[in-house]
Amino acid sequence: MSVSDLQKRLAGEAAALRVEPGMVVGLGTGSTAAWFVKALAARGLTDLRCVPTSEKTADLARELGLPLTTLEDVSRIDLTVDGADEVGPGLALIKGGGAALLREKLVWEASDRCLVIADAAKVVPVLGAFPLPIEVVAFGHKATANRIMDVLIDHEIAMPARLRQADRGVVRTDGGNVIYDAKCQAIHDPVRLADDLKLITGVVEHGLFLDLADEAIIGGADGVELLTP
Ligand SMILES: O=C[C@H](O)[C@H](O)[C@H](O)COP(=O)(O)O
Repeated sequence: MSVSDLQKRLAGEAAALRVEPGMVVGLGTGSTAAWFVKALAARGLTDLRCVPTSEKTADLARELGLPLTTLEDVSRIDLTVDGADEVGPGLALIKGGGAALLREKLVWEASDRCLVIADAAKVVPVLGAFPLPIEVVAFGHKATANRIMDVLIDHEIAMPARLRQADRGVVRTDGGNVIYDAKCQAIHDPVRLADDLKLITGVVEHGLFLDLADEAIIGGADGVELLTP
C-alpha cells in the first residue's frame, strides 16, 4: 500500500470511531471516504442509516451491508464524513475530483456535523493548485464555459477551465451534468470566487466547500492529526 493510501486509511478508520449507534451518517465519495465506509461497516453498529453522496459509494455501502437511505427520507444527518482534494486555512476545501461535488454539498449542508478526512499531502497553505471542479448543465455548456472564463479572468486566473474527459469521453456526473476543471494555481479570494461562479446561469455547483467542515482528521507519518477551523 502506498504512503498516501495508508494515511487515507488511518484517517478513515479514526473517523469511523466517531459514529455512534442510531446515527444518520453521510457517506462521502472517493478513495479516502471508501476507507471510512469499510471501517464503518466493520464496526457492525446497529440502527445506522446512511446517506451516500454518489452511486459509487452507494454500491460499496450496499455490498458491505450498510443500511442506506436518501436525503428525501431523513430530515437531518447527524454526521457526514468525506474526503477532500485540498484542505486549506480555516478548513476551506476543494472537492469534486471524483465528480460528486453536488450531491456531496447537498449532504454536507443537511448535516449537523461534517468531518473531513485526508492524507497529509492534501493540506495546503493556499487553495488552488488542485484544479477547481465546476459542475455545469450539459445544455449549452460551452457558452457557460465562456462565462466561467470571464469570471476567472476577473479573479486574475488566466487558464481556461477544461471540460473533464475520461477514456470513454466526456465525464457525466450522477446527475447527468458535465464538469469543467479550472486551473487556478492560487485562489486568493475563495468567498468572492464561490459567489461569482454561483451567479452564472448553467453553473450547478463548484468544488469550493467554505465554512462547512467542522473538523478534519489528517492521516500522517506519525498517526492522525486533528484540525479545526
Ligand atoms: O468528488 C469527489 C470528492 O469530492 C472526493 O471526496 C475528493 O475528490 C477526494 O477524493 P480522494 O479521497 O480519492 O482523494
